[in-house]
Amino acid sequence: MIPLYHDFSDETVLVFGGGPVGARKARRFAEEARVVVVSPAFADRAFGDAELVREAPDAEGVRGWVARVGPALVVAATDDPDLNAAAAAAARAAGALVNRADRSGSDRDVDSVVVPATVEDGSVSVAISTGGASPALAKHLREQIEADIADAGAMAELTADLRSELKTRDMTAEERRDAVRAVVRSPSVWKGLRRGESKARREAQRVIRNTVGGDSS
Ligand SMILES: C[C@@]1(CC(=O)O)C2=NC(=C\c3[nH]c(c(CCC(=O)O)c3CC(=O)O)Cc3[nH]c(c(CC(=O)O)c3CCC(=O)O)/C=C3\N/C(=C\2)[C@@H](CCC(=O)O)[C@]3(C)CC(=O)O)/[C@H]1CCC(=O)O
Ligand SMILES: NC(=O)c1ccc[n+]([C@@H]2O[C@H](COP(=O)([O-])OP(=O)(O)OC[C@H]3O[C@@H](n4cnc5c(N)ncnc54)[C@H](O)[C@@H]3O)[C@@H](O)[C@H]2O)c1
Repeated sequence: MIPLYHDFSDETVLVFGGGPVGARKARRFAEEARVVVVSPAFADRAFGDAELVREAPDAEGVRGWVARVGPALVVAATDDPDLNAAAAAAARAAGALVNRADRSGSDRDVDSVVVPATVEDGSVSVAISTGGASPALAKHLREQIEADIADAGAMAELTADLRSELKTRDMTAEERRDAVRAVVRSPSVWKGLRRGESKARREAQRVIRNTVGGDSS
């Protein structure tokens, strides 16, 4: 499996099954996509701002929903494996991605996608999968990594600005790469980020001067 990041803005995600798993997937995807959840019953959980449709479709009904909604991704999260298989088949026939909540490891359909545990800080995101072997481990690692990437979003913004600034200066691509690498590796810049943007920026300029010399202000 190869992880990719998919932009779901302006796309629809269709979820079958309103249990705790369907709710978790709906919340996650509703951060970005339009989400429709079809299920005869809904768990007492948050579904983000997903549209909830109370219905228990059969295989034919599932095909109808896929045709009407035109989803980019279909999530099969019912407790009925045959219905989940029908949802996966309908998605595939319509060229949509498939995520089955009831399959992992060697059971997983070869062309399906897995939803990883994710940690985000600004534009930085880390996705963790165990290849379906242990979702509980993926969640545990996510909780540990949360602390590691604190301030990474601010570091990404700072170095994006520095890259643009450095591009206007008379320096080679290699010098620029070394300067930006020195900034992201500098404990004093990370420490500066915790004390505010201007402090970090000053520290970064100092690191760049030490790396490539000359005035970088
Ligand atoms: C990461 C996360 C994202 C999300 O779903 O949002 C996610 N599962 C999470 C939690 C979690 N899931 C389960 C437990 C109980 C402990 C355990 O069993 O480990 C816990 C932990 C908990 O709840 O504490 C049970 C479980 N999960 C699957 C099955 C079916 C099976 O194994 O066949 C069963 C057994 C059902 C049963 O038989 O009882 C299947 C999948 N779950 C996946 C993702 C995909 C593989 C990810 C990977 O590669 O690691 C995959 C394959 C499909 C998919 O859903 O995409 C989310 C953490 C979110 C977070 O907090 O960060
Ligand atoms: N991916 C994961 O992290 C994870 C975790 C636990 C369980 N699971 C698997 O995912 C499945 C769902 O987990 P859950 O805890 O939400 O189960 P659940 O049994 O609480 O919920 C299943 C939902 O599917 C609905 N449903 C039943 N028939 C339907 C139909 N024809 N169309 C649409 N919806 C229908 C039910 O009304 C219910 O809301 C489990 O059966 C299990 O195999 C996955």
